[in-house]
Amino acid sequence: MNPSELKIFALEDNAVFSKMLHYILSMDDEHEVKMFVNGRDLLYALDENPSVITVDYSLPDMTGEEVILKIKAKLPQVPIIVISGQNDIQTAVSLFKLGVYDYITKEEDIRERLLNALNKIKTKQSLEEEVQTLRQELSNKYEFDKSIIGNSTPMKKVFQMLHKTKNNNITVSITGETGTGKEVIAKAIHYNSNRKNKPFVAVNIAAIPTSLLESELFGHEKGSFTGAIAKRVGKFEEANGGTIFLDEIGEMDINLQAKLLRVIQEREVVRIGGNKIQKLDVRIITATHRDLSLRMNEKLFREDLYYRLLGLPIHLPPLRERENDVILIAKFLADQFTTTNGMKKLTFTKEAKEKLLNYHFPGNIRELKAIVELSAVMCDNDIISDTDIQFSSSQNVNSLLNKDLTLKEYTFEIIRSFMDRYHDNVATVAKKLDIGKVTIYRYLKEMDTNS
Ligand SMILES: Nc1ncnc2c1ncn2[C@@H]1O[C@H](COP(=O)(O)OP(=O)(O)OP(=O)(O)O)[C@@H](O)[C@H]1O
Repeated sequence: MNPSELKIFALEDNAVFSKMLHYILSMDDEHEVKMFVNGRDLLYALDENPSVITVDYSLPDMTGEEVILKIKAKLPQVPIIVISGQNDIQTAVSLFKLGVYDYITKEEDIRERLLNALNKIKTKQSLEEEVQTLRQELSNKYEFDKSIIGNSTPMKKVFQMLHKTKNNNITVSITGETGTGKEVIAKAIHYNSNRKNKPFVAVNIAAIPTSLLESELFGHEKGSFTGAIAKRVGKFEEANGGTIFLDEIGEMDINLQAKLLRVIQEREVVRIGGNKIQKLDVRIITATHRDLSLRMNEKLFREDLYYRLLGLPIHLPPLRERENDVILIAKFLADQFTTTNGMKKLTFTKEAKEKLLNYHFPGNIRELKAIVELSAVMCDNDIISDTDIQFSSSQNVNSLLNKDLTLKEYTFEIIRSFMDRYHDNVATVAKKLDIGKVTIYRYLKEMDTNS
């Protein structure tokens, strides 16, 4: 149903008023209106799924309250507007407590008030539909094999683990270097679970100052501390029914870790300065680029919390260990970039692919993304060649240092790189590195025999 269309059921036993009500409700062509004169007939017709129901409070066969409770039991989401003969505050309050959407009295401005209420309902419904559509789109986008590109042996293991998270609420702990896709994995787990229509709330622990983190996570009541000028709902409450993603959990202050442990154990939260206990039904996913067992040995991470959060551990391999996935992901990222920017599809030359395969990617997929996007802009004729692919020098240094080499092997790498840069001119390389030419020759000979 289009959000501007409404299927309205109106319950009104007074013949004159019923006519008038029908007239008002039908003023908009997009309203389909059905009138009822008693509660029983209306309740029978609920299977037809009305989108709004108006109820006259005094009825011949049952009380307005009885009708409302029965409607609520069957169609809890459908808004009910009560139309009453008298303006009685007490009744209005008790009706709102039952979950009635609006209370309108049979007075002069009834037409305006009724149309106003219907417009508000339409806006709410269209927003709800939009949220549903967006959630559906997200959930399609995060299907495991659509959002996580990869065919390599280590990624196949990751996919196997991901499928194990589908039909349960197990806590998941993701580890992996920066930029390996930990957040993408967390979202994919959420949108492939039965919580997918509920919120996914991500909190980056490292990005929030320690002094604010407690209230960010657990919320606070107004006036609970200096600066708490209004109440705040915490991220755990926000995520209720859904998933909370605690990114960079290894950075959490040890004192706050104790509080987090309590919330996880009790599955309930109390806002700072408050006393109302809020029950929680939240799936927890954590991520870190650190080795938490080392943090534990250094007494920077609580052991009990570590085991609480471990759940199903998923390790994301660095990009350099994902074999040919580098090319698959590069193509995927290039397609994503060209589609978003309305450009033609791009292809990579063989040399460009080789250049990517030989690089170390210290920044992993995030770095690959930046490299691909730059090359997409730099290339001509919709073809990305090796000269369009540029690694920044600081990344090269990091990439060199990230390798596990001996000092001698590092020296070989440096000589090789300088020989390339200065076109095999030994005299220049010796001068640049401030060592003798003989030493360079000796290294070159050694490199030759070692290769
Ligand atoms: N397998 C994948 N296929 C395609 N794109 C991916 C994949 N994994 C990650 N990405 C993309 O790489 C970028 C980095 O991913 P993400 O932010 O999830 O990494 P991260 O490990 O959480 O990083 P950090 O540790 O710095 O928070 C994002 O743009 C994401 O969309």
